[in-house]
Amino acid sequence: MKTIDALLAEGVNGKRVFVRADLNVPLADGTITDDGRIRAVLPTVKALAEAGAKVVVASHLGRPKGAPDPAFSLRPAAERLGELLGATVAFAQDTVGTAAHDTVGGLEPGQVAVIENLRFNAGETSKDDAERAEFAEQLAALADVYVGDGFGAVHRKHASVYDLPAKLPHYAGHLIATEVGVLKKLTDDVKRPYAVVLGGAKVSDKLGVIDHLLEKADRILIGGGMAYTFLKALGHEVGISLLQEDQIPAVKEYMKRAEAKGVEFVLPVDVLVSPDFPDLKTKAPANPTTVAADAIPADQEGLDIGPETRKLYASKLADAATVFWNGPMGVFEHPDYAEGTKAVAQALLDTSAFTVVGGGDSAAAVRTLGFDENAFGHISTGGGASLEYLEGKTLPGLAALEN
Ligand SMILES: Nc1ncnc2c1ncn2[C@@H]1O[C@H](COP(=O)(O)OP(=O)(O)O)[C@@H](O)[C@H]1O
Ligand SMILES: O=C(OP(=O)(O)O)[C@H](O)COP(=O)(O)O
Repeated sequence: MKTIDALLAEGVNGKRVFVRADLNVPLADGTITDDGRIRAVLPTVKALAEAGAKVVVASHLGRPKGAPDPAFSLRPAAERLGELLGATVAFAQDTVGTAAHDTVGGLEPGQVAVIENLRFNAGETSKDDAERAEFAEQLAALADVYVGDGFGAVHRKHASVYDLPAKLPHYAGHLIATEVGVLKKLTDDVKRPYAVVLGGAKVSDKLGVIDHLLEKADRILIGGGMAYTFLKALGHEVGISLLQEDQIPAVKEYMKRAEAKGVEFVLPVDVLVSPDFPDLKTKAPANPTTVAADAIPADQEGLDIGPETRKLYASKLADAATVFWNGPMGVFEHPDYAEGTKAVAQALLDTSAFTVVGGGDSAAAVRTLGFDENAFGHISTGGGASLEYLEGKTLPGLAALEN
């Protein structure tokens, strides 16, 4: 993989450099609640701008449906990028249209522009190779060189991640180089006991990784929205909690295999439940009830792990030598459901283990709940991406940079 250092050595003065970043930051009412992913791409953007490149930053934000949707505009991220750079950052109101061409055409060497959300275009995420290639061709018209630095999206076979690099000279940015360097340690020579904590809401995306983890990890702790598919597989009522019904047979098989292999599988013993999802805007008191994990009322939703589970998970992490954690333990954005995530973050800090936290929301949780991000071994900007990397899968966005 050629890195940005090689590109800088070749020289970029006056060249239009397309930086595929992951600026998929959490937003509340249009305000960025955690800018970690924007800060993570600064070294690449700064280095290119200082070397005289015309820097075109592109990213997805959220999951809009292939058409413009103001709720998912990248404008706030562009503004924050400008604040962090201490420079004006131009913003194009479309991705490959007249606005993008005018904005990029107006850049002077050393200046930076952000183009609008890549996923406002159906071609970005299309499963049809020709449709993706056509959109990649439109993106290629905006640049002379490609730098891949959106680590959080390298597991997506999307036009800007996978098809575009094939059309331009391509290099890996500083963030991708750093992320891959750290995660390699967890695949090559992992120190044991190796504990993995999985939670979050992207359950269907992430359940499959357990298949691989059963071969690698000594202990697997399940929380967040992922826990309820396991509790259901054990025959418990899970009420209106997040549930991946079609995965129940697979989950049963994972638990059987874990037992046979001596991998410890740890599930919540108690959870916080409520009939209503909390109001994340007003943060009005949610007054949850604590119930045993096998006694969730039919009309209620599990929204955090309970106090006994917090203690149990801390004890299971205490003697680990390596911990990988992806996915909050509850709806941490509301203070009534943040304790489980806080307890796991604290448990990671209390061990002498090498700790890696992966995922946009997990990293945001650690920072917004007041933990010092530097106290962890590594905070990865990618959740799904780091899990798939650990699985040993070929990641489209890394393969494209290697070719
Ligand atoms: N029990 C739960 N029910 C619903 N959502 C949950 C639950 N636990 C955690 N979440 C949500 O999961 C989201 C993060 O999930 P995910 O995107 O998979 O993590 P990451 O971005 O770290 O990879 C958070 O917004 C959090 O509110
Ligand atoms: O937030 C992301 O992934 P993550 O939640 O697994 O960390 C990435 O920006 C990828 O987004 P996607 O899962 O909508 O493709």
